[in-house]
Amino acid sequence: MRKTIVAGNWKMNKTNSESVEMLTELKELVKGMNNVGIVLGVPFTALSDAVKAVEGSGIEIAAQNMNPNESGAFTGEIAPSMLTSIGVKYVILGHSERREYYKECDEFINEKVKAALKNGLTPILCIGEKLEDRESGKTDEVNEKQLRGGMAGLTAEEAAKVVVAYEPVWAIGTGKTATPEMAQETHKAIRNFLADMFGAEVAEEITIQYGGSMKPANAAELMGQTDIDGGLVGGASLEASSFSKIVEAGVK
Ligand SMILES: O=C(CO)COP(=O)(O)O
Repeated sequence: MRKTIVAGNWKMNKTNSESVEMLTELKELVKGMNNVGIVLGVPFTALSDAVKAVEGSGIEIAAQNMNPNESGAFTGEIAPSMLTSIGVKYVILGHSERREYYKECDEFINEKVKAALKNGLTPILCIGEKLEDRESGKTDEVNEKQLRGGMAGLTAEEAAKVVVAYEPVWAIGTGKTATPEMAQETHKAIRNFLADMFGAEVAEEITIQYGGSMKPANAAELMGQTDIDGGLVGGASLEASSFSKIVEAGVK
């Protein structure tokens, strides 16, 4: 059975000490909440202490980006081994903010997905349509393109290790959530594309998270949908109390 994973994406928020403080609080609040993966995507500067702060709790730490190269002249970048060497287990890749502000394309994201897998990191591959795509009936087309682009060249075995996060761009940070029915419909379409790419059995195993204004008030209904296997939470992951309520909503 596929795993429900609730991940937080702090984006460009929290200093190192603020990160440790929140995680120390969270650790207590989610004690005993088994059956659900808990992941926090923290800024690079807080990764090392974040890993130490959650030790023994079952919470895993994610980076929010990564360079696909092993090392070299890439000023300002972070290599996969730099993450694994300090105990980071996940990496968020292809977030719509990186696609939009840093012009990341599917090919580059695909290189990162491959590099993550090669290094034993679980990639959380973000895909999602913009408002104009949805309004012009292109939702499935856009998601299929980003999915096929991001996962190009993977074997079925590798694909099974990827977590997909469906984040409709119009729902990010806007307070506008896709209705559970709308999200389910798109998640189902994404799973069908995965089945076409890697076979139905593998598609059934892949965790597909929903992201975009997920809050304690709507999390249970969203994650209660057949093809929604957790969440990628922005704003509501910054406070331990709200994030732990979302994790609780994901406990099966
Ligand atoms: O972008 C997101 C997570 O990656 C979602 O952000 P919000 O939950 O703040 O809408």
